Formats: sequence, C-alpha cells, structure tokens
Amino acid sequence: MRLANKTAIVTGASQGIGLACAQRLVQEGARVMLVDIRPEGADAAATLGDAARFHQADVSIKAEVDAMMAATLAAFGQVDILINNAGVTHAADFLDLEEDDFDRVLRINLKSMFLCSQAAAREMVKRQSGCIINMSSVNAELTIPNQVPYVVSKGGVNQLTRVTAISLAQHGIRVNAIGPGTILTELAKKAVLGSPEARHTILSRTPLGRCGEPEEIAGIAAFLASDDASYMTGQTLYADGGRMALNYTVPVRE
Ligand SMILES: NC(=O)C1=CN([C@@H]2O[C@H](COP(=O)(O)OP(=O)(O)OC[C@H]3O[C@@H](n4cnc5c(N)ncnc54)[C@H](O)[C@@H]3O)[C@@H](O)[C@H]2O)C=CC1
Ligand SMILES: C[C@H](O)[C@@H]1OC(=O)[C@H](O)[C@@H]1O
Repeated sequence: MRLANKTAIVTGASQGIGLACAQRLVQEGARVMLVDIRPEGADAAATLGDAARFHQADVSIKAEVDAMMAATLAAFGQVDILINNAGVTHAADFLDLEEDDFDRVLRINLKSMFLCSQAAAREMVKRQSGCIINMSSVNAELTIPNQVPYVVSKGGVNQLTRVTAISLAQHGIRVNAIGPGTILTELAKKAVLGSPEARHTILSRTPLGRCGEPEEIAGIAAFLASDDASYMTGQTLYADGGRMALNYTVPVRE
C-alpha cells in the first residue's frame, strides 16, 4: 500500500495501459479519477469501488482539463499524482500525411500533457509535493516510417518531461516518463500487430521474445508514483523487452 491516502488522476483510463495503471494505483491504496474521452471508463471505475471515479473529458482541450481538475478536487479534495497516459496514433506515409492528422496527434499526445501537468501542478504547489508520470514510448527515440506525428509527439514527451521536472523540482514535484515497447493493447494491435509479418518484425527486435502486458507498465508507474522513487525526476524509464538495448535482430521464438 505504497500510495495510501494519495489521490491520482489517470488519463486515457478506459482501457489498455491507463486502465491497468488505475487498477494498480487503487491496489496500492490510492484514490483514482479515471479520465477518458470515451465513456467506457465509467464501468471500469465502478469495478474499483469507492476508491475510483470516472470523468469523461478530451484532455487536449483546456476547458475540459479545467473541468477534470474541478471534478477531482470536488470528489477527493486534492491531487498528488497525475499519469498523462492518453494517446493516439495515425498511420500515413510522410508524403500523404494530412496537416489535420498531424495536428490531432500532437494535440492529444503532447499538448494534453502540458495542459494536464500545468493544471495538476498548480494544485500540487499548494502542498509542495506531487508526482507526474508521462507515458512516452520507445518511439521517442526509435522511428516507424508511417507513424510520423506519433514518433514526433513521443520525442516531445521526453523533453516535456525534462523541462517540467526542472521547472517544478523547487516545489517538491517529481516528473518522470515511462517508455513502453510494444504492449498488448488496442493501440498496438492496430498500429503494429495487425499481421503475422508485422508481429514477427516486432518480435525480431525484442530480446525477451514477447510483447509486454499493460500490467507490466502499471507496476513501473506505481514505483515512480511512490516514495521508492523519491530521488528520481526528469527521467524516462524504458520497459521494452530489451528493444532499446538492441541494434540488430534476434531469432524469433514463437
Ligand atoms: N500499446 C503500446 O504498445 C504502447 C503504448 N504507448 C503509449 O501508452 C499510452 C496508452 O496506450 P494504449 O493503452 O496502448 O492505448 P489504447 O488506445 O488502448 O488506450 C488509449 C486511451 O486513451 C483514450 N484517449 C484518446 N484520446 C483521448 C483524449 N483526447 N482525451 C482523453 N482520452 C483519450 C482512448 O479513448 C483510450 O481509452 C499512449 O500514450 C501510447 O502512446 C507507448 C508505447 C507502447
Ligand atoms: C504506435 C506504436 O507503434 C505503438 O505504440 C508504441 O509506441 C509502440 O511502439 C507500439 O508499437
């Protein structure tokens, strides 16, 4: 129960990594506001009992972020932890990519993290303590040709993590990121696991020989949110099956 009496906001929490993070934080004793643009998170929150609430919001829109913060303060009275997890991707070759699609991915994957972090930090400053966790990716440093705005947004997430960390350290607020590899969620199934060939390509670049599970990322989030990470800020922790350590392919074991 490393997070007893803490209040967390998790964005993109209706499914996937965000839902796993919300579930793990509740297991660790936190109260959690699950936030998502889709209403399905309400059912997930209901399964978590009194420790969880759901708020529907598009976290790339400031007015909706302000409403999310107000709802969290009304429900729980404080904000100690923010997990900026909401994210999307859009597949298109560079020459075919539309401006609106580029803007949408950057707005959701990067600008939303600035908006939510600023709103949460203004509350955390009052208590001179807090923790922000941004969901980055191995694709902050590796690239996928038809994922232009996605890889750009994730590179920005790593820098946003660093600049937010040095801006808020004086207030006792830590800011770190997690860089998952390929995790078995709807996003990855759509983006890179859509065919046996694509799956083989991913596994040929993953020394541990498998994709990750959302719960494996949630465990890292719980660590970063806890006092076990009290001297960590400005860092990106990669949980990728060894992908970032690899510069060649490995035999696929299926
Ligand atoms: N699944 C993977 O292999 C990896 C995922 N990630 C990152 O992890 C995060 C979560 O990804 P997954 O769980 O795989 O995705 P997912 O697609 O399963 O879940 C993302 C959730 O975010 C919500 N969302 C989207 N736009 C939103 C908005 N504007 N406001 C509020 N909620 C919004 C969606 O409704 C959805 O419930 C993303 O930031 C993604 O980039 C990073 C590396 C690997
Ligand atoms: C869209 C990506 O390909 C997806 O999300 C990530 O960051 C992982 O690399 C997944 O494959």
